[in-house]
Formats: sequence, structure tokens, C-alpha cells
Amino acid sequence: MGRLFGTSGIRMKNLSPKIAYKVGLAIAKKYKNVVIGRDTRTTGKLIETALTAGILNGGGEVTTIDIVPTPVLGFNARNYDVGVMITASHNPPEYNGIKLFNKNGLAFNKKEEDEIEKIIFKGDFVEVGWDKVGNIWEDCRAIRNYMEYILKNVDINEKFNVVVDCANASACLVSPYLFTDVGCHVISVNSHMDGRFIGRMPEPNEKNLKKTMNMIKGLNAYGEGYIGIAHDGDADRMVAIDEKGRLADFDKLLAAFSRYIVEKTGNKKIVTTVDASMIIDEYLKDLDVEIIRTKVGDVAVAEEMIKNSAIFGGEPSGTWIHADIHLTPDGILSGLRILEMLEFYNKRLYKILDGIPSYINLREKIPCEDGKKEKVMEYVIENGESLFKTTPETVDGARFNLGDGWILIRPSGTEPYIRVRVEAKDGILAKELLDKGIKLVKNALRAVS
Ligand SMILES: N[C@@H]1[C@@H](O)[C@H](O)[C@@H](COP(=O)(O)O)O[C@@H]1O
Ligand SMILES: [Mg+2]
Repeated sequence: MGRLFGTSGIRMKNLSPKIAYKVGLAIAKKYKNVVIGRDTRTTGKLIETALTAGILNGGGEVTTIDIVPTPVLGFNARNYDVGVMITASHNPPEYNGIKLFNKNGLAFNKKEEDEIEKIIFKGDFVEVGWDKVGNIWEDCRAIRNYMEYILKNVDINEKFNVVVDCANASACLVSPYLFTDVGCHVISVNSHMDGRFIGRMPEPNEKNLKKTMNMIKGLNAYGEGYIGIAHDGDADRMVAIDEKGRLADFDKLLAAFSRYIVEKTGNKKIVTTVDASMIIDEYLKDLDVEIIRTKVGDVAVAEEMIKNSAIFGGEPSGTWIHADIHLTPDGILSGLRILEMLEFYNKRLYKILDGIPSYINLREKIPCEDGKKEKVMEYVIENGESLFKTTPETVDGARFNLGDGWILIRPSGTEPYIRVRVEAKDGILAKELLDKGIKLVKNALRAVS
């Protein structure tokens, strides 16, 4: 068996309750009091039950907070020894996953995950017997505690019009209410929970958000000025839709928000990932900001933020961390903070975004089984050097930097794909790089099979 944990904990198609039981036993070997939350997936209760059985049978105590967004679980983990979120985030409904959080609301890093993985693979756990099995408790205040804390820490005075798209997922329980509580007029879509994600698939991208975007366009034809906030399956992410009904360019939104944080707080360290656009460097150039880049994944971002005392760190995927509140990526808080930004500049979102220059950004994903990813990447690194005539950076996958652009080829840590990401100042160069990258990955796939 290969590694269990990827970019964002354990995540797989048809995740077996047998694995969840073993993860539970392994957790109980190291931690006593465990809090568990889950997203709306049809297999959520099954995985939670198996995981709980493992923890109890390993002698641990379980507190369930039922269906919650990941930021609510991360926030509440502070009251326990460890937090467990059962979610497959943006993946389709047949997937599920297990993500662990420490007391600081920080997702487990590789070292912490390896410890759990080793216990599982070695079968190094104990089933304790009738006089030592743990109990199950319920905490019905988990969502309330989170909401009260967030409300105390955001400052929104203007009455915004907001469409919140919850993806039929756990955001339904929190996001529309919080936006209402800060004074917005809220129209919520896909806001009844359904683990099949019948309204739209949970990845908040252009294809899946077409209907919501059209709806906002329609509403705003009457001068209503709605913006949209759309979440993924566990609401640790959000994307925004501007008043024209366009999906906000991920990199521009990240650049705009980073600039706002620097201007508002004076903190001059921004953490982002190797797949973020060079626009962020250029848009913040005059502010003398240090942009720190890590590999993709919220854990890498959060750890670098702690090291550098940064307040904000974000990925173009819409996974943003606000360290002044907590270290769990939080798509709901990110949405509220976008409103704070609009109020700070007293500007419409589309105006802010249109004021940011952009280059040509292309993204493609090529199917690749998890087991083949390592070999494919070895091939890409070896053969990419002569193809692109430069040695790649290998912080995450292979990034080839060329004067007026760059190409990043990396294995997804959450889906069976190799991601190819290109940015260039010129459209022809961008297309050429993308085509070369796709061909290289396809050759690699042929060579390793
Ligand atoms: N929380 C993580 C993000 O931090 C990451 O950006 C995203 C894509 O990861 P990958 O490109 O490895 O599939 O997955 C999850 O949502
Ligand atoms: Mg997510």
C-alpha cells in the first residue's frame, strides 16, 4: 500500500469503513479526547461510525459535532486533543476523506500524518476491552461558538447584497446565517444539504458555477449589485462572483486581498503557493512586501505563516488562512473579509478586479492513477529540462521558469490527475507551453505504463 495521506489528509474514492476503523484505533493510540465533524456526503455517517468505533475500541473519547464546515471543526479542535474532519472537500460525491487537526486548528503536517500512518501499516494499535472502551458525547454548541467568535472579529457596516452558493454542503448550516448576521441581504442557492451534491458539483469552478453566475447577472440587470460567494464541499474554500456575474479571477482576487491586508494591517509578509500568479508580486511591488511561496496545500501555507508571523496566506484555489482569527483555512471568513475589503476601498468588486493587470493563465488536468504519479514526475523532471531548456524548481512537482512565463507540472494530492499550470505574458507562448507540457505528461504516462 502506498501513502494514505495526500495534500489534504486521506482522500479516496469509495473510502472503506475498514480503513476508517484502523485510523480510529491509530488516533486513540496517541490522543485521548477526539472531536469529529463531517460534511454532507452520503458515506459521511458510515465513515464517522467506523472511525468512532476505532477510537472507542482503542480507549479514546469521542465528541461528535455532526455536520459542520471544516473551519468549524478546526476552530473547535482547541478544546480537545485532536480534531477529525470527515470530508473529501471539492472531490465528487463518491469520494470521502479524513483530515486531522491539532489543538491549534492547524491541519496535520507530514510528520504528524506519518506517525498515524506508521501505526496503521504496522498494525501497532491496541483494542482495549470492555472495561476501557471510551464514550460518545455530543456538542451542539460547536457551530454557535464559531459563529459568535467570527461575529466578534469582523467589522462590516455597509449593507451588502450577497448570493451565497453552498454546494448542498455543510456551508448551508453556517454561511447564509453569518452573512445575514453581519447585515447583508442574502439569497442562498444550493443551500439545502444533499450528499449527492445535486445542485452542482462541489468544486467551485466556472463550469460548476455557471447557473449561479447567470443568476447574479440576472439579478443585477435590475441594478441590485449582488456579489456571489461560493464554497466547496467543506467550506474551507470560497470563490467570488463579481457584480457582472463573472467568476473572479483566482489570482487577481488573491492579489487584491493580499494588498488590502498589507494596507490595512501593515504586515508585510504574504504566504502563497508555487502555483500562484506572478501578478501578486507585481501588484504589491510598491508596498515592499515579502511574498513567500510554498508547495501547494493549506498545511504548507499555515506552517510558513507561523514561521514568518504572517497574518494572511492564501492559495489561488481559494483556500485562504487568516491567522489573526485561526489557522484553519476558512472560506466563510474569507467571504466576509472580502466584504471588509470592499468597504475599506469603498469600491465594487468588479472595479477592483478590473484595475489589476493580468497575464494569460491556463490550467489543465490530465488523468493519472495515484500509483503512477511518482514515476510520471520522474520522467517529467528528467525530460523537461531539455524540452524547456532550464532546470526545474522542485518545491512541488516541477516548475520551469522562462523569462516571460512559467509552467508548473505537479501531481494533484487530492485527485487522480497531473496538474499543468501555465502563465505567460503572451498568449502564443502560453499556449505553446501548455501544449508542450501536456505532451510531456502524456509521453510520461506512455513510458511508465
Ligand atoms: N485544502 C487543499 C488545498 O490546500 C489545495 O490547494 C487543494 C488542491 O490540491 P491538489 O492540487 O494537490 O489537488 O486541495 C485542498 O482543497
Ligand atoms: Mg475544501
